[in-house]
Amino acid sequence: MPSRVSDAIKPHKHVLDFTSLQELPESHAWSSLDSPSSNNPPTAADSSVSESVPVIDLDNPNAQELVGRACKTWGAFQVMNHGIETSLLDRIESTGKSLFSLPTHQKLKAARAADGVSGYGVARISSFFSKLMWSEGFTILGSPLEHARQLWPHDYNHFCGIIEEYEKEMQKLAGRLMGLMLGSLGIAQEDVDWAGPNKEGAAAIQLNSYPACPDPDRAMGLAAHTDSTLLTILYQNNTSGLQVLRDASGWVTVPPVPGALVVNIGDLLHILSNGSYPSVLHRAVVNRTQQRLSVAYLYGPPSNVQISPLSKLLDPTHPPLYRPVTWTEYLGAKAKHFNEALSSVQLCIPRTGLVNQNNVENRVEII
Ligand SMILES: O=C(O)CCC(=O)C(=O)O
Ligand SMILES: [Fe+2]
Repeated sequence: MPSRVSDAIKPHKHVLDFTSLQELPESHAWSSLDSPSSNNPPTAADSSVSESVPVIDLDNPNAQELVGRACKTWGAFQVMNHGIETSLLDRIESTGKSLFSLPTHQKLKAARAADGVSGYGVARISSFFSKLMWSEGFTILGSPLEHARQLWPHDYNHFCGIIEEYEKEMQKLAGRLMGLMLGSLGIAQEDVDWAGPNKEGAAAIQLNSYPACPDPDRAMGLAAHTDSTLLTILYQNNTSGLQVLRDASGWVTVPPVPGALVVNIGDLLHILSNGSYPSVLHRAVVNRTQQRLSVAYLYGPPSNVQISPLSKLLDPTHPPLYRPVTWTEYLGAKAKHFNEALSSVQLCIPRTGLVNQNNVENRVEII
């Protein structure tokens, strides 16, 4: 198991030239237990399931209440009238497509360094699985300039300009969504000092490409995970693939809705809300005919801020369930424990309801 975030990144030799493959290589063939088709529970496309991830119009006067309900029940929702221009979404999609359609040797010039986070490579969670995923990604943390120069020596400004604009707009939307989420918990955004209207959180952008796959039932685009963020805003092109886990219905497809953006609750909001807004387990599946592209805006608090359950949500019958962690520290826990990271920062709640503060370093169970 890797011990640092950067260790969770596979060396670039695992990147495939997907276009040259007629068959699924063994390295990418998931066993029947893990593969998307095994035990496949009903999906939203099945007529037996009427429920689907809520689509919320942010201009609706009841938006805050609808967001709160979606956070509690689904951990995910889609938003309309979010203020991001369609032309910007079109531009990020087309620049993402042009990045992934560069020749492999060119993309590898911008490969993630062994100890880095930014750049081109396989899914960053790959090290936790014995099989590889049917996807490639490009992560942007800070300025993309150096990597863009490697990819497009004569035209790197085009890419950088779009990324800069996208980040600026997403930052605004993420702040607005945080306001709605906190408001729905009965908390004013101004009361959380790092989340006020003029404060800026930290963020990364993850471009994902899922090429058409010769054997989609045995391949995995991106394995099930929760995001280590407060919230993630996801743009998906007009190709299905994203699924969220809903206890009663199993994996439910989040269909692309023209103009909508998907919002996922991440582990840090789970902690902040003391478990009221659980982070959502999600994955991406692939298909035989169409490339799918997604752009995730991974939004978190400033990296040195300690995140802990909001004091207004606590009382003797609702003790804090998680210990305080910074985003950096939590990413370290994720790189070590992956999908067990949340329980690694869970506090021990004795039957009295009091929290054992001594038992915070190790993974503890609620007893
Ligand atoms: O491509 C998708 O739909 C999901 C991407 C995702 O979950 C991620 O980048 O964390
Ligand atoms: Fe994700």
